Amino acid sequence: MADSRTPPDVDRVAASRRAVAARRERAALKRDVTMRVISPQELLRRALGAPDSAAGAMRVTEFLTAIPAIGAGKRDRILADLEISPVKRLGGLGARQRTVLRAFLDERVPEVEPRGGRSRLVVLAGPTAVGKGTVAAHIKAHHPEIHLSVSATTRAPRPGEVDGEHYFFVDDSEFDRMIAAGELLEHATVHNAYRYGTPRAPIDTALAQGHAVLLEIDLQGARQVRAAEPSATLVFLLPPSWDELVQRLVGRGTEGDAERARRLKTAKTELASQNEFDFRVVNDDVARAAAAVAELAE
Ligand SMILES: Nc1ncnc2c1ncn2[C@@H]1O[C@H](COP(=O)(O)OP(=O)(O)OP(=O)(O)O)[C@@H](O)[C@H]1O
Ligand SMILES: Nc1nc2c(ncn2[C@@H]2O[C@H](COP(=O)(O)O)[C@@H](O)[C@H]2O)c(=O)[nH]1
Repeated sequence: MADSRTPPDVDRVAASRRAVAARRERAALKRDVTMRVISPQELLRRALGAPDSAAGAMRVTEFLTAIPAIGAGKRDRILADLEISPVKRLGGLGARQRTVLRAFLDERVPEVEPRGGRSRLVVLAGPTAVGKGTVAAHIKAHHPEIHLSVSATTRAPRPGEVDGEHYFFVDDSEFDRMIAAGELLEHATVHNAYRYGTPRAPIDTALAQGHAVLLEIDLQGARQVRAAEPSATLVFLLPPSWDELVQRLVGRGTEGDAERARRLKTAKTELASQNEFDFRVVNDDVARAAAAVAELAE
C-alpha cells in the first residue's frame, strides 16, 4: 500500500524517533554513572570529545543527579556555586565551565577504577523500624533467587524466631571466636546493646553460584561492607516521614520507652548519613519497596 504521508510527515516521524532514541541513550548513560559502570569524569570526557553525542546532549542537571549522593537540592547549590546555568548541556559548556566542573568532580567525587557493573552484594540499611526486616522478609518470600544473609547475634531469640533461620543465636564467647577466626564480613554492637555480624562463608558461596545476596544490617555494618567490598550496592530505606517512623516503632510494641528514645536518637544520625548510600528507597508500601530493592540486586 502506498504511503499517504507527505514528506514533511515522514521527516517529523523520523525526527521524533531520533529524539526517543537519543533520550534512551542519555538515560542509559545516566544509569551507568549511577551504577558506577563509568565515572562522571569519563562521561564528561565523552561529552566534551563529542558534543553532538548523547553524552554531549545531556543537561548538566541530569548529569549531576546521576551521581550517587547528589539530589536536586545539592545539584542546584553546586550549579549556583560553579556559576553554570541549569539549562546548559555538557557538550555546550564553555572553557571556564569545563574547568570548574572538572575541578569539582576531582575534589568531591574522586575518580576510582570503574567497577564495570555492580556487585550482586546488596546491603539494605536504614533507621530503626523503617521496615528493613519486613521488606527483607518480603524479598525472601517473593524472590527465592536472592540469598538473604542470616546474621549471628548475641541477643536472645524473640518468640517465634528460629535459630539458623532468623539469626544464629550465639553467646559472647562464640561471637568472639567467629571474629578471631575471620568468619565475619562485618560486625557491630547495635543500639548499644547486642552484637550482630554477617557470616562470610554463605555469602561467598551464594555469590560464587551466581546468586544475588541481600544483607539487612545497620549503618556501621554497611560502612564496613563498603570498605571491604567497594563494589557492593548500598541501599538506604527511608520512611515516608519522621512521624510515620515513630508510629511504626511505637506500633511494633517491642521496645519500652527508654529503648524507643535511644533508637530514635540513633535514627536521626542514621538519616543524616543517607547520602553515603548508592540508592534511597522510600518504604511507603512494602511490596513496592521490596520490588525496588530486588531490582537493584538483579
Ligand atoms: N510500608 C509499611 N507500611 C506500614 N507499616 C510498615 C511498613 N513496613 C514495615 N511496617 C511496620 O513497621 C514496623 C517496623 O518494621 P520492621 O520491624 O521490619 O523494621 P526494621 O527496620 O527491621 O526495625 P529494626 O531495625 O528496629 O529491627 C513493623 O510493625 C512493620 O509491620
Ligand atoms: N551490623 C549488623 N547489623 C545487623 C546485623 N543483623 C541485624 N542487624 C541490625 O540490628 C538491628 C536490630 O535488629 P533486631 O533483629 O534485633 O531488631 C537492625 O537494625 C538490623 O538491621 C548484622 O549482621 N550486622
